[in-house]
Amino acid sequence: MRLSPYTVAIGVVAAVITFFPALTDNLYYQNMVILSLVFAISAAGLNVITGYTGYISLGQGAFLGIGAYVCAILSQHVDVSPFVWVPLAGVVAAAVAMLLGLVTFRSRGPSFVIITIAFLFLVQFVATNWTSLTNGSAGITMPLPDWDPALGNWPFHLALVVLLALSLVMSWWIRRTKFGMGLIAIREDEDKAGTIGVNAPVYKLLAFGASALFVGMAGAVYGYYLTFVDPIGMFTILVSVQIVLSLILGGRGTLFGPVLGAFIIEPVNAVANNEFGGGNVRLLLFGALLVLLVLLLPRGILPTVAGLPARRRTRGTAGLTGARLEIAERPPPPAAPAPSGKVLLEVKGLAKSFGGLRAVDGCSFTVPEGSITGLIGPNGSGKTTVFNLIGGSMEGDGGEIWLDGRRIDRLPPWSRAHLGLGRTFQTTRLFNEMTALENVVAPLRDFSFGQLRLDGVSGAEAAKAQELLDFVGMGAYRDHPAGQLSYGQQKLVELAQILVLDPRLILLDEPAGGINPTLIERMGSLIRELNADGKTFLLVEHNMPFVLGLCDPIRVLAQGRCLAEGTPQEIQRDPRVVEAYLGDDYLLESTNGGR
Ligand SMILES: Nc1ncnc2c1ncn2[C@@H]1O[C@H](COP(=O)(O)OP(=O)(O)OP(=O)(O)O)[C@@H](O)[C@H]1O
Repeated sequence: MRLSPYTVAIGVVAAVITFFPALTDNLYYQNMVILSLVFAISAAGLNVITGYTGYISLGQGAFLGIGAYVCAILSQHVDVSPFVWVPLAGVVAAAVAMLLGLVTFRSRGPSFVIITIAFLFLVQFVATNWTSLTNGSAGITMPLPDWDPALGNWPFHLALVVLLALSLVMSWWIRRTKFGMGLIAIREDEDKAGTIGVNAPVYKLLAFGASALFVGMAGAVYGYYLTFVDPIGMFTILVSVQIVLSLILGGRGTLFGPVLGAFIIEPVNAVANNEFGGGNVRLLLFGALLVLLVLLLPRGILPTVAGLPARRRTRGTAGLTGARLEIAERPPPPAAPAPSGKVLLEVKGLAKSFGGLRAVDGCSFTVPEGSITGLIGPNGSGKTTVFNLIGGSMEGDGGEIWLDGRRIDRLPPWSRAHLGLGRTFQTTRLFNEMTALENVVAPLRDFSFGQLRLDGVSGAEAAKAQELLDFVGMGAYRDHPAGQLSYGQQKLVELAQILVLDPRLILLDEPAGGINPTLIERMGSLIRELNADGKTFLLVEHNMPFVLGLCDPIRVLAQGRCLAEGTPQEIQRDPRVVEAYLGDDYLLESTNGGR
């Protein structure tokens, strides 16, 4: 078996780190490596919530402190080795992290960052003021290690090496499972993730727990190593900043980036501490480093280095835009089965205002099962808002939505997806950093713990995804990152993506918008073929020949209400529709047979 230079390099670095105390007796360097290990574990944990899930936390240091305190408090009362408390410290930290996840359930972006800082200060406040438990600002002194002094730092060092290895295994495991894919989907576009079935609250909660588990354990070992914990030392924001810096420097979302970052930042921090007096100098150093990183190396070291060969290869080429689709000759779709006469979707009195603007104003219409129903209307008449309300990515002010006899307007988007609702967006919203195939396997059925161990892309699901990509003509592009595909190609992949959950009703928002005539034709025949296969469509589109040739019935929206409905022929002749949307020229053209 031949090992790649990358594997050999990692093996050598791992061996050097593991046996570092054997390489030098110098306690200064041993301490530096021990602290680097603590920060590497913390950054690897943060990677789960920040790198994979996209939530930047400045409270990660709190979990180190919580772990250290759990160990310190228990050591005061039970006379056993403090190492015994390490697993429990991890569980407590994970439980607190999940609690934080619950509280921050609805916050994103900067407000999430601020809440995590507030959380850190809150934990520090509790540690300072709950004196009966924590001994307040005086802190807790832990027992000195009782092992043979000849062993020196070995037990601490090895315990941290094991914890780092475990946290990397967890990180790797998460990334390759359906759970990890769900987290990446949340990072890339949380609203979109909801519409393809990803139950974001549950996923985020589990990610929070996972991100703190080994950090709490490392905190316990760290506290024992210091033999002293106090609120100032344990919950300073500098620790959290250093963890974030380590992650950003090494590379968010990569397996080894957090370790690399931690082993660079901690020695820099130690030098600043020793040579320049610590304290404010560290603040200055961290601030400057953060600015430089964001400006010069926003993706971090590992992703930048990994991207270099690819960039060299693609320099000067046009990328994938304009590449030919595999449009195989397909037999004409069989005739659609006769409509069942059943109503699949019913919206009643739907309303949504933005400030003083009534975007949707008492809108009611139905979509018969087995139909390709068109939803047309002038710009700003509320079509996309109606789609957002039906899909659940927006909450309405009133009205009801019924899918196959079940009221769904109070359900979250992922539950609607699980009930058989699929939607595409006016401007396609694929997960750009995933490949086309990963995008198609990203949709998730109801949450189950099995998703924590199922491979992200494998087995029957991967085969089905490939089949769907072939169906839309994108099979050859399965391994291309979605962000590199042309707009039309992305539309086709997005169609394949929603088909994977086998939806009964498909909402298409401008499927023919912004794509070339060949693709428009292709899109039309795919819709017909799927319709013949039993899928019902509700379709928003401005391309009138496309709508009139494909849809029956058609609903017309104007000023947020359903103005008219009927067959394409009835709609074209309806004077209210002509006046509000189609215009006299259109009527003239169509009656002259000019279309
Ligand atoms: N998030 C929002 N905040 C404020 N106003 C909004 C928002 N979304 C939509 N609107 C407004 O609501 C009205 C309806 O918009 P909507 O996008 O639903 O119309 P549409 O019929 O889909 O238009 P188009 O055909 O141009 O896509 C518009 O006046 C729009 O500016």
